[in-house]
Amino acid sequence: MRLEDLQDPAEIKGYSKKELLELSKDIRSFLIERLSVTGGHLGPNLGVVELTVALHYLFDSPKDKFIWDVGHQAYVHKILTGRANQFDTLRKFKGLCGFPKRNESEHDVWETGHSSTSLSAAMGMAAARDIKGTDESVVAVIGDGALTGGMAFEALNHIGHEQTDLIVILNDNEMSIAPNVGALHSVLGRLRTAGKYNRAKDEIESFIKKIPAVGGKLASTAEKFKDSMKYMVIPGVFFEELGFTYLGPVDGHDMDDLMDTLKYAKKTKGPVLIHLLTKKGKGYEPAENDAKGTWHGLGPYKIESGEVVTKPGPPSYSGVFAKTLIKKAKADKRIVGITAAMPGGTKLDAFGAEFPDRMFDVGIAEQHATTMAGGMATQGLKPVFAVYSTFLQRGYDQLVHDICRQNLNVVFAIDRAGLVGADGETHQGVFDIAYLRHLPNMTILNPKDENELQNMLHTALEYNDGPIAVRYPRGNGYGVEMDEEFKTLPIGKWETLHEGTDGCILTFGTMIPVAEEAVKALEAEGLSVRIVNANSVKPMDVELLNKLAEEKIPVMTIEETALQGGFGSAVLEHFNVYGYHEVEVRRLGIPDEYIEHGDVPKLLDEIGLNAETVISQLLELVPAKQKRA
Ligand SMILES: Cc1ncc(C[n+]2csc(CCOP(=O)(O)OP(=O)(O)O)c2C)c(N)n1
Ligand SMILES: CC(=O)[C@@H](O)[C@H](O)COP(=O)(O)O
Ligand SMILES: [Mg+2]
Repeated sequence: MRLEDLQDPAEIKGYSKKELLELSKDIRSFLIERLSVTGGHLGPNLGVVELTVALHYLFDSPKDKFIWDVGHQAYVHKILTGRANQFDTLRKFKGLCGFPKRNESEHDVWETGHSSTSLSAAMGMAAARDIKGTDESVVAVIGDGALTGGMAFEALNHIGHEQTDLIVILNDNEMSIAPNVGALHSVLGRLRTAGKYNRAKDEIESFIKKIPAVGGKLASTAEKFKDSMKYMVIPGVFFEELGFTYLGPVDGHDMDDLMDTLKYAKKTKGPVLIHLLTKKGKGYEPAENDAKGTWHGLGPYKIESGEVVTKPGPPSYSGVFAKTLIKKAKADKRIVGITAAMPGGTKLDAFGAEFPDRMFDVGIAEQHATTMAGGMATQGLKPVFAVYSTFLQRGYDQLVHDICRQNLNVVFAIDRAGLVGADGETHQGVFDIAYLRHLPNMTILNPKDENELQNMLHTALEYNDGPIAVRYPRGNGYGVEMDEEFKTLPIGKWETLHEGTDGCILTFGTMIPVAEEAVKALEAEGLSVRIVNANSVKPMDVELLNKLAEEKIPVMTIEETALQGGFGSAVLEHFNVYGYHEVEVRRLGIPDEYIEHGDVPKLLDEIGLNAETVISQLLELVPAKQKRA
């Protein structure tokens, strides 16, 4: 059968073991082939093929609930639930989402993207089931990386206490995006190498066979054998002590073992944790042998050679960040780097290679990373937490309570600021200005290009007056000339890039080229519009703003961030506070909605964050000013 013809997971329930294995093989080939064109999270999905097939074979989705932690490994689930025919649109605008999506299928019962939420969601669903008196199973699939996140521990603690019936499948492939880290990883390592499950199973089987009177019968009776699975329980392990029945370790690519264990878990009262051992990238050599995390999530690649298709281009912002940090750290021993499981994405791995003792990968623990940076700052270090804008959302209270309140010298290198594209709603880095701007003591900088980034990072590392964030986008710079010597930039002073008298655009970062395009077109219409690089988002350039108001120049703000609470709002607040109630202000930015997945230029067009809108808005704005004059 073609995978595209599979409409309902119930269709595989009548499959023989051989057919289930063939199905798994077909799914692997499908993933390798389709993702070579679209890109996507290949490694994580190749690792859960048998697991997902077994889950859909044994449980009844959507009645039974599957919750996929992070959700980047839900492609197989999508294939089995009637969406194989949409894979050519994967992560494209209006196409199949790369994560579970409730409006995409009734089988997607919980949306994810950020890690470590699955156990809490599962507990919520199981509690609701028990209150309603229904009987569905609730199954959370969480990776060893996601298990390092604080939320997962909070949920384990609560579930173990409540003794709620639910199944946690711990998919242990020893990898986060990069190799997994932490003491828990060592705990899992000890369980992994204990090999208890297989040995216990073999022992039980041979033991039963040796019982003369009933032995043969027992061993051949599957139901009875399943009961003997209770011997797999290893007393005293970490999860047992938290109140879970621990089953494992189980070979996650062995269909028989998987089926036996899942059947047993389904019958077991109280919370069960199945410790599954899998291989990330299973079935595709380049992905299996990937120690760096390249095949975790990637763009198109060549199947035969395993070559990842890359376009030559200017250096990436992350790369410039890392290079600058290394250069600065050579001269300043106080500088330390922190990542929350994103050494590759943030390029902090390069810093770690130079300064292994000054680099901390804390696991998926943004809250801990933030507060730990604060602790370091109190002791005179210069911590730099390199973190994606979207993931720093996790550290909000720590920013408010620990960092800003104590006015600690921590540098936040906020990567993936702005729209990120294919990952979509859960990953767009559009809220950080709004969640940072209102915090007392916080400074926020945003470079217009990679050269300004290196100078800004230098400035931030020289700054000793409290927390400072430098935010920059995903992807490459423009190939601008790089200063040989770093320059210290004046904080709170903006840069006029283009003179003009009829109107003024205040903008920063990725929106500067948009402003430039618009202003050029407007010049042809006889309008003279100023462009200001408002690179110091907080503090703003008070003098410049007041001068604009005095000159009665209409102002347009453009930002690739949420309008609510964003930079434009700050400009409005400024004029309000200073009593300039007559200034005409238009704001362009991300509207009050979640922005879905797709190519960034396409998304920007969709929300009108482009030169066309700037032109039409300015044409409206400027005559209004002229009329008043
Ligand atoms: C809060 C948060 N921080 C960081 C990430 C980035 N991230 C996505 S997947 C991943 C690794 C997950 O590892 P694991 O759970 O073991 O899954 P695997 O990819 O190994 O299957 C990380 C760090 C995220 N999604 N959410
Ligand atoms: C699922 C997840 O959170 C990461 O894998 C993310 O997709 C990485 O994004 P970048 O490609 O921007 O590093
Ligand atoms: Mg993992």
